[in-house]
Amino acid sequence: MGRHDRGRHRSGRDRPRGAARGARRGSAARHGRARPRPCGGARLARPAHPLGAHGRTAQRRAGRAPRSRRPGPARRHAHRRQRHRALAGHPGRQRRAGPCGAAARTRGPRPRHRLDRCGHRPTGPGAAVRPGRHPPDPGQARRQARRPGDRVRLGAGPPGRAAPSHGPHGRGRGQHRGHPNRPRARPPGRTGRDRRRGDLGRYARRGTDRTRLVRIPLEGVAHVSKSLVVAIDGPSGSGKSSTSRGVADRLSLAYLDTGAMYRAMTWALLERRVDLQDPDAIAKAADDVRLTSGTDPLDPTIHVDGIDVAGPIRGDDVTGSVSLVAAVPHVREMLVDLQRETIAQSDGIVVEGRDIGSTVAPDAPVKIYLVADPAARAARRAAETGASDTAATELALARRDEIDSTRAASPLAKADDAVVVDGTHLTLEEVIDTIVGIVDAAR
Ligand SMILES: Nc1ncnc2c1ncn2[C@@H]1O[C@H](COP(=O)(O)OP(=O)(O)OP(=O)(O)O)[C@@H](O)[C@H]1O
Ligand SMILES: Nc1ccn([C@@H]2O[C@H](COP(=O)(O)O)[C@@H](O)[C@H]2O)c(=O)n1
Repeated sequence: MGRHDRGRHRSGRDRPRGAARGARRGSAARHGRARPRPCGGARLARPAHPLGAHGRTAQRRAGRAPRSRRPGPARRHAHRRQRHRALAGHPGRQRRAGPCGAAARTRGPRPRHRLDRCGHRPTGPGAAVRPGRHPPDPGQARRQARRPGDRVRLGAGPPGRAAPSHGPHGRGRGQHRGHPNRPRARPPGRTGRDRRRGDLGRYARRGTDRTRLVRIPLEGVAHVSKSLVVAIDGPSGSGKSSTSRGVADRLSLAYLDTGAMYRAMTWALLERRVDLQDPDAIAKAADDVRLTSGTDPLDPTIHVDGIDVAGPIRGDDVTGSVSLVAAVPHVREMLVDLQRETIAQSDGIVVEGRDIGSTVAPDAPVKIYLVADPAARAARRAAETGASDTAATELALARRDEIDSTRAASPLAKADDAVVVDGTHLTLEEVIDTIVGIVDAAR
C-alpha cells in the first residue's frame, strides 16, 4: 500500500488528534443532561478474552470550569485535576438537571453546599440534608460495584437516563426524576409500545434484524447498548476523529476511536516483528495482544499491554501497515467484539471508524458517513503533519481508502441508512453542529 500519508507532527509529537476546540459547550444542559456522566469509560478486561479495554471515565468532566476560565489546554487540565480533587466524594457529582437545572448548567466552582437526595442544592429554609440520612458517596459505591465485565447500571445513572426504581434515589417506574409528582417525559419518538418492550425501545425492535445485518457473528457478545450510539464512518482524513470528539463532548457522550485500536494492534505486531504480509501470522500473534481504550473525548487513550501507545501509533510505520492488519478477519473479529463491549458498557457513545454503522453497531440510531473532497482532506492532513507535498499526501490517503474499501472483511462502507455529511466547505464547528442537529432530531 502507499506509504505514510500521515507523518509525525512538527512539534515532535505524532499527529495530535484534532480535538474540537471550538466546539460550543452547553448542549448537555440543553438536552436535559448535566455533566458528568458517571461513567463514560469502558472496562473491558473480559477474563475469557485475550483483549481487554479499560476506559477512563468521564467523571473528571464533573469539574469542568466555565469556558472563559479555560483559555488553553494546560490550564484546562490543571483546572480539571484540581476540580476532580475538590469534588472527590462530593455528592454534587451526581446532580442532575431538574429542579436545579440552573445549577446543572453552571460549570463554575461549586460551593460546598449539602445536596438533597437527588443531588440538588437545597433551595428553601430547612432544606439541608440531615447527615445521617445523606446517601453515601455515590461515586464510591459505583467504583466499588463496577468491575470489569459489569454492565449493570448502578443507582445513579447519568442525567437524562433511566435510573433504577430502588436505592437512595428510588423513584417509581414512569416517575419524573426531578419532580416526584410529575410523570416522566417520554423521549421524543418513543411510543407506548416501545416502552412496553422495556428500556431498549426501538433498539430492541431494530435488533430483530441484527443477524441479517451483520457479517461478524454476535454470539456471546453483549452488544446492545441501552444508550445512544452515534456511528461516524468515512474515508481517511475526512474529519471523523475531530468531529466525533467534538460531538461527544457537546453531548456528554463517551468516544471510541476504533482506528486507534487497529493502529495499536499494528504497533504491537510490528514490535513483535510479525510478518505483516502473512495474514496467518498476524492472526496468531494478535491473540496475545491486550488493548485498552479510554473513552474520554477530551483525553482518549490507547494502551497495548499497559504501554501508552497514543504517540507511536500515529507514526509512518504504523500508518503504512495498518490497513494490512485491519484486513485480517481474525483481527477484525477480535476488535469488533471489543468495540461492541465498549458500546454496551457505555452510557452513550460516539464511535468512529470505517464499519461502525455497517457492522459494529448496525442498530445505532444515528449513523453518519462523513466525507470531504480528496483535495481538502489532503490539504488538512498536510497542514496537520507539516508535510509539504500535498499531492503525495492525497495519494497516500487514496491508497489507504482503496485497501480499506476493497477488503473482504467489513470494508469501509456507508451503511444504507447513514446520513452523508460533506464537510468539504464546512468548518469543524459547522460539521459538529450539523451532526449534533441530526442527533437531536433522532431522539
Ligand atoms: N471541517 C473541517 N475543517 C477544517 N479542518 C478540518 C475539518 N475537519 C477536520 N479537519 C482537520 O483535518 C484533519 C484530519 O481530521 P481527522 O484526523 O479528524 O480525520 P479522520 O477522518 O479521523 O482521519 P483518519 O481517518 O486518518 O483517522 C485534522 O487536522 C483536522 O483538524
Ligand atoms: N473501524 C475501523 C477503523 C479503522 N480501520 C483501519 O484502521 C486504519 C487506521 O484508521 P484511522 O481512522 O486511525 O486512520 C484504517 O486505515 C483502516 O485500515 C478499520 O479497518 N476499521
